[in-house]
Amino acid sequence: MSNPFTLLSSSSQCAARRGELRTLHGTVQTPVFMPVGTQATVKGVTPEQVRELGAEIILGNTYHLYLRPGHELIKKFGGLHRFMNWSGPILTDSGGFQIFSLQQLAKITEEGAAFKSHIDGSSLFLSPESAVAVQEDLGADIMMCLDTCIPYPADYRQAEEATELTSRWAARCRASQRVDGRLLFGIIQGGMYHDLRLRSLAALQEIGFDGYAIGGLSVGEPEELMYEICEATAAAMPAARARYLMGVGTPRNLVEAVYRGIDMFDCVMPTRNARNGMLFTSRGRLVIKNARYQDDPRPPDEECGCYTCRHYSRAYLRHLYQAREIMASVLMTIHNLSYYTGLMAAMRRAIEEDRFLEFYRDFNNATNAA
Ligand SMILES: Cc1ccc(CCc2c3nc[nH]c3cc3c(=O)[nH]c(N)nc23)cc1
Ligand SMILES: [Zn+2]
Repeated sequence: MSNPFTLLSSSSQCAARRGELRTLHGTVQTPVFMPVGTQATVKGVTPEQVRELGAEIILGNTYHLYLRPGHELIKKFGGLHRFMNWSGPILTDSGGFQIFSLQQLAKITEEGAAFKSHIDGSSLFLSPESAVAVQEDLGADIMMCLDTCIPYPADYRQAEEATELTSRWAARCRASQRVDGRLLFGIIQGGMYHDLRLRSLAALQEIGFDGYAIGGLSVGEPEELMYEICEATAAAMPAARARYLMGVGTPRNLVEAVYRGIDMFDCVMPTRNARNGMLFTSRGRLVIKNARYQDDPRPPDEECGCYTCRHYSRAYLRHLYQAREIMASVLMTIHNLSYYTGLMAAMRRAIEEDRFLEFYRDFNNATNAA
């Protein structure tokens, strides 16, 4: 199995690294933020806008697309790339996390996960084999193993049982791959227990994957605990393979995780918060509905070059938001995604120039001062 990840440079000051990940639909520069497109769209923006604001790879979701419109329909239309008119790389999650987080009715057995559709209540089932088959039908460039995401908090025995099941499912995922060229990532579980995290990683490395994800974080645990587990797990992960921290996070989380050696991120925050009128800026967060912006002529972020910041005032965005105009979501999503992709590009440059520690300090000073 050839390694699709190339390590281009490593910081001499910390674990941050610069790399690139080759996929069937193009090469991704890392560290990278991947916008979430759960239902075959990055909510509120077109694929052209997503490309223009600097995103190279987007995420799709097996659980949601399996339920609606169904992976068979998407396959009939030539796969997710054709269906949603996105020609770049797509990573799909396996559905494991969504089954556990979207409903309590899921029943987990050795065979797989039985659950009820949150749309029409019909009974459904995902096994490791069918989760991989659905992702292949969707045409994903990077697929995730079906895993059991351990809730927080969980006792040691519960975490151990779920982690061992995840390892057995991972072997079945790897064995069931049918299509060449697609990448499959293993997902490290283990709850908040370092020994279980290392045991999970060792089991996945024994099977052998194209990249490795840290799962089971950003599930309600304290931020310091997330950093502790991320740091210890990343340090034990193979340096030559891509490292993906699932579901993370705020801008500060991204900087702290890149500092600890993570390459790939996804989070609903930039898109979801935009729709709720919360903007990320180089001076911290900005809640647009606040009356102080009623006649503020400035752009959301005077250091941002995105379409929204080049053409619109905070007063205008506040007006759109208060009037429940669709353009409020569109313009604020463009800005938040531009802020995230801009932050990643700045970190990639800092690592290339071996000055990441200076970047890290400047970022903390700017956002702490806000
Ligand atoms: C479209 C899409 C949405 C969301 C995701 C990531 C969803 C996600 C988590 N989000 C926060 N914490 C998370 C942990 C896990 C996890 O342990 N396993 C899996 N498979 N996914 C996770 C992937 C794709
Ligand atoms: Zn902007």
